[in-house]
Parts: sequence; C-alpha cells; structure tokens
Amino acid sequence: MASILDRIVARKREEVAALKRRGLPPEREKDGPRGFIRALVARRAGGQVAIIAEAKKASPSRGLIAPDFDPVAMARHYQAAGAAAVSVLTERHFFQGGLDDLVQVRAAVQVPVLRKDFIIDALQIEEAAAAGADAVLLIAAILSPGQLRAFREQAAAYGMDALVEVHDEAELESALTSGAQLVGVNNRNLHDFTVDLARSFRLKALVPDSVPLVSESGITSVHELLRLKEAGITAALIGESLMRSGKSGPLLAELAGA
Ligand SMILES: O=C(O)c1ccccc1NCC(=O)[C@H](O)[C@H](O)COP(=O)(O)O
Repeated sequence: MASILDRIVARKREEVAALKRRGLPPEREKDGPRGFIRALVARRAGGQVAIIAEAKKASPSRGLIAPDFDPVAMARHYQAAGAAAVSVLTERHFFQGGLDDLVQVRAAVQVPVLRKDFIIDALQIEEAAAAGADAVLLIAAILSPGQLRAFREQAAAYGMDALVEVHDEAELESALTSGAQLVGVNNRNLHDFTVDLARSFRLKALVPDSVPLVSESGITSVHELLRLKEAGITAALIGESLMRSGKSGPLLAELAGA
C-alpha cells in the first residue's frame, strides 16, 4: 500500500496542475519578510528553546483535532504566550488547512510565519511568497538534493527562509548537501505514525553547530523541551498538544518559559 506521504504527494500533483492552469491570484499587500531563522536563533541565544507553534485543524494520524478551528485566535494566543514563530498548515485535503489561514494569521501577528505544506513545484514557492509567508517547509523525503537547493534559493530570492525536514541519516545527508541553513528532524514515523524524540537526539550529533536544528512532532511537555535544550537543539515545532490545550491553555506559556 502507498505510504501516507505518497498519497499526499499524489494529491498535491493534481492540485499543482490545477494551480498551473488557473494561475496565481494577484499578490496581496504585505510588509517585508520577518526573518524566520533569525527569530529562532535569537530566542535560543536568550536561553530558551524557540517554539514554533502550529495552527493545525486535523491530521492523517489524529483525524480532526480542533472542530472549532480558529487559526487567527490561536496564532494571537501563541504570540502572546511566547512563541518565537507560528506555523500554518496550508494543506487542504489531509489537514483541512488553507492558504487563506496563512494570509489571515500573518496579518494578525508580528512573529514570522511558516507555510507548512508539501512543496513539490516552484510555483508553490511563488504562491507562498505571494501569501506573505516568511518561511517554507521543504521535505527531503519527497525532493532531490537538486530540488532542495533550487527551492531554497528561490525562497531566499523572495526573502523567505527554508526549513528542510528530514527523518533519517540519508535525508539529512541530502539536506546538508543541498546547503540547508535550517534543518528540522521530524520525530514522527510516517509509516506507523509513532513519535520518538530519540530521532532528534540521534541526528543532532550529525548536524554542524552552524546549522540550527528544529525538533518536530510529538512534543507535549516541559520535560521533553528541557531534554531538547540540554541537547543543544534550537527550536521545537509543536502542533497537536498546543491545539488541544486551547487558546487560553497554559501549556505554551509553560513551554516558552522553560
Ligand atoms: O501530523 C501528521 O499526522 C502528519 C502525517 C503525515 C505527514 C505529516 C504530518 N504532520 C506534519 C507535521 O510535521 C506536524 O504537524 C508538526 O511537526 C507538528 O506535530 P505535532 O506536534 O505532533 O502535531
């Protein structure tokens, strides 16, 4: 059976083909890029693991997470509670997200905003820039080192940073070969959906200190965040546990203060 990533990418190919036929909507007015990597590194230099807090309505592993999804209210809460940046899932079919969520969130907060999607084509980078994203996710499992480099350079030409996501040593090699300036280790096994922070610790040892590392997925507690901090990890990308804690929940403030 095809993996979840194969199914997401197959769907994405259809969407990109439709986007090419339709063309991009006119560019919206927006302020300049906010420096995604810069914000993470500055927060870590201040002694805390930087938190990238994610607006996530649903997911393939968990189904519907937030029935009353309000990405703007959530993003405002994230910023007020100390998030260094906000991630917005813009994939529609499997995560029930949308690019409009990103546009609205970007207008409502001052911290940098990451477009979290499955990018397979240059037009999606252009689309992210037009929507006002400060950074894009590039997934090493679905892109060649050549594509990773080309898409990262294209993003940089628009003033956006790229978070290059890896799951294992081979993908990390590909990310570093492509010149990644920010690497994310996804702790989620995309075959059985189990999460294991050990993946972040194992790969951290292989990443040069000059490249900040983000630990992604399955982070739920201050204890886990402190372990990431001890390991020298720059940032943590957290979705589900913050969404479930809600817009007045104390979890993010506890994590951000750790
Ligand atoms: O979350 C999923 O089920 C998922 C499945 C397949 C591909 C990607 C998936 N998630 C995207 C993410 O990377 C997470 O939303 C992000 O790291 C936050 O994870 P979490 O804190 O566990 O919600």
